[in-house]
Amino acid sequence: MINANKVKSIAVLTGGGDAPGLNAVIRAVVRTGIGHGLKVWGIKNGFGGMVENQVIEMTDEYVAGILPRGGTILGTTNRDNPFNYPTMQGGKTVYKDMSSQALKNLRQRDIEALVVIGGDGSLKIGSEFYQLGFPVVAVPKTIDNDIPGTERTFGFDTAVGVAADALDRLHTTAESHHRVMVLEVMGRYAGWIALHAGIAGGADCILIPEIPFQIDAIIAKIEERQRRGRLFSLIVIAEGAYPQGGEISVSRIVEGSHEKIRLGGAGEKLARQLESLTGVESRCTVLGHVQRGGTPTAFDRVLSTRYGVAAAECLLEGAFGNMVALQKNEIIRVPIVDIAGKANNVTANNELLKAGRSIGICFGD
Ligand SMILES: Nc1ncnc2c1ncn2[C@@H]1O[C@H](COP(=O)(O)OP(=O)(O)O)[C@@H](O)[C@H]1O
Ligand SMILES: O=P(O)(O)OC[C@H]1O[C@](O)(COP(=O)(O)O)[C@@H](O)[C@@H]1O
Ligand SMILES: [Mg+2]
Repeated sequence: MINANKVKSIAVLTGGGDAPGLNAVIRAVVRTGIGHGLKVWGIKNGFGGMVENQVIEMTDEYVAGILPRGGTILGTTNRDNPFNYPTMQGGKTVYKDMSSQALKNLRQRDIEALVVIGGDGSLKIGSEFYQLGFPVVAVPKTIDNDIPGTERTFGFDTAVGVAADALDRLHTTAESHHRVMVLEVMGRYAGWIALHAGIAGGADCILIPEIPFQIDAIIAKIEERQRRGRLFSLIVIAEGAYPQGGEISVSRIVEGSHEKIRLGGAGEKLARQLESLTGVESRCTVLGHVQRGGTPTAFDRVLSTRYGVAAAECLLEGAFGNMVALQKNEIIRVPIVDIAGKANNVTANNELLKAGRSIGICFGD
């Protein structure tokens, strides 16, 4: 039943790393909300904007033309957490619980419920606000596809498309120069992008964080190809992949971020090692934020729109505390508390992983 609990005013925010499709979700929430007579507000710059009172009213005009645009018109951050928020005291940064201030900023505008569009970190914060009694509904965002309870997060399809396109391009130059080409893709602790892009782009080896690799297995694959006259090889490596008995590659530390480490360097390390051990010239390409930017695929636009509509409907029906999710191509609702703090990783019996093994792809084990 629509608007059973008479919510009249809602807000939407985007949190964590951006992902293609964020604007499509915002547009769907705003249009559905306004269509049902709600006042819809936008919180700028993620949870930081909730503490800093950066709130604007959203209109149909405000969201016009944003469907195919990458990024988020609201801005985002992967640092701020209202429950542990940086404040300046006597020239020093002191972390304080600013959650009451954040809620006060919403209540002073009569905002009664919040749509959080974010990844694992934002969902954790959203679930904490919900547990404090504030109505929250979540939409699963991340190019990494590592949120449990849903078969897809929006943004993933676009990132996979970009990575597969990069592999196609690397294929021709690898073949011409008889080289090993390593493509490093994102995916902190989950290898979904590497797995899907590697299958789509015809990689010879796919290295993911869930399967620590052995360099000898990769060399064996390269040499087996050489014996068949295939003098080049394509390797996709997730940024979080690491050798058996070795460590993940950290590129930088981001102070103020809950998860301070940023990954990077695994691909370059591997390319150098392979070149020195096999004598085959090797190069590494790091895709980085190219995977996160730009226009979403049609699939992501459709999924984002479905998620945005479903999230607004949850608020209208008073079905708070849920994340909208995709299961068997249907949009369902999953309690946020059931998924907050949990991960969704590639498992040994994953169908696509097994398909990859069947067609001879080496997973480094
Ligand atoms: N396990 C956690 N517990 C509490 N807060 C977290 C946790 N992980 C991240 N955060 C906070 O959530 C925010 C968003 O997290 P982040 O991982 O960057 O993005 P995402 O929402 O995409 O997962 C960050 O500002 C961070 O402070
Ligand atoms: O943009 P930053 O701070 O360099 O963070 C990079 C990380 O963000 C991501 O792109 C997306 O992660 P989230 O969806 O959890 O924000 C990861 O794949 C990557 O490891
Ligand atoms: Mg995260």
